Amino acid sequence: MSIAVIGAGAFGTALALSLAGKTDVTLWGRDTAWAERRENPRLPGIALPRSLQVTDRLDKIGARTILLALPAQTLGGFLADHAARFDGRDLVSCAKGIDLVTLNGPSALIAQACPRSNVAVLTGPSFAADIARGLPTALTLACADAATAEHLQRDLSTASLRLYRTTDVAGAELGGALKNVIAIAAGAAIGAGFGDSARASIVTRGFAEMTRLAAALGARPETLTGLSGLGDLVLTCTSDQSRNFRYGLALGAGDDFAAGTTVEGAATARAVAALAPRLGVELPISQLVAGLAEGRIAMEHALDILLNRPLKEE
Ligand SMILES: NC(=O)C1=CN([C@@H]2O[C@H](COP(=O)(O)OP(=O)(O)OC[C@H]3O[C@@H](n4cnc5c(N)ncnc54)[C@H](O)[C@@H]3O)[C@@H](O)[C@H]2O)C=CC1
Ligand SMILES: O=C(CO)COP(=O)(O)O
Repeated sequence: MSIAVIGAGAFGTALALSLAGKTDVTLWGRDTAWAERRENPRLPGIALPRSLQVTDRLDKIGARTILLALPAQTLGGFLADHAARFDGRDLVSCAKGIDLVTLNGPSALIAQACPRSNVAVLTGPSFAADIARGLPTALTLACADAATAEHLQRDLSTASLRLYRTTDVAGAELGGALKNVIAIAAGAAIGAGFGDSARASIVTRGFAEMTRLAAALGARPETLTGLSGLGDLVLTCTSDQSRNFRYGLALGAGDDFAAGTTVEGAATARAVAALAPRLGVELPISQLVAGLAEGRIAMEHALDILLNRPLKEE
């Protein structure tokens, strides 16, 4: 068995490192100048073993199983250029977002570009640094084809990475994408000084939004209560390790935020805001995050917008 990981950011590198203890792994990045030092600046302080092959040449990628760990908004462009190379192999999406151009999730983009491939999703509560350090982590592996789900679950589990499987690709993928939007709102509440009680309300009402939207897009509600939905929502809304949460903190506090940081929830909020009226679902927190991210709504009006909504049953 051999595995390739496309995308040498924090997550791709952490997954490649974890799997390299078990099998032959090649990590592809567009910029691998760091490879000789065996330390990726996106994952500082983590030494990469010599057994992990790092390349910037896609023609070196021969593995049957490919993990795609690029940011969601870059995946469409990457596939437009390179999909033919991968069609027919097992392709595992590791991105957590909704594409702003098509309003599709990464797995649908991949399936359209690579129609002969089995497409799976790897998602769930996991910071790249935790995986890279070998800390215990549980994830969800979703694939509509049950046999492929089983073999990918086996192939991608390691001593510290425990995978659960499901055939609900939409549910698993949407949980991972939508929790980033809610994490921005949770961060903004903390950054603005609204307190932990406000954060708990946002997490809970945000989870209701996630479940509503996912159901409207064909997901099974129980998938949202699993690792990929509730599990990742809890992690991301409560940890300073989360870039989405930290971006929210900065929005709430009126601080600058480091440009170039991958914050999937900002674009995904805008995608969700575009989907909501089409699907006839109300998503006030996500729509507020879209407005904040676009600069259409000022933070000082955010609370009024949420609190002045009509009173209703829970
Ligand atoms: N970092 C984490 O803890 C986790 C990240 N994820 C997901 O993994 C995905 C990737 O995130 P990270 O690795 O954290 O991001 P990152 O910001 O660490 O790295 C992104 C990488 O993608 C590369 N890249 C960007 N556009 C590209 C293109 N057009 N072609 C080739 N390479 C390109 C960049 O050079 C960089 O190496 C996101 O969807 C994120 O939500 C999922 C779980 C955990
Ligand atoms: O997806 C993640 C944890 O499961 C990583 O979250 P951030 O992208 O917010 O850092």
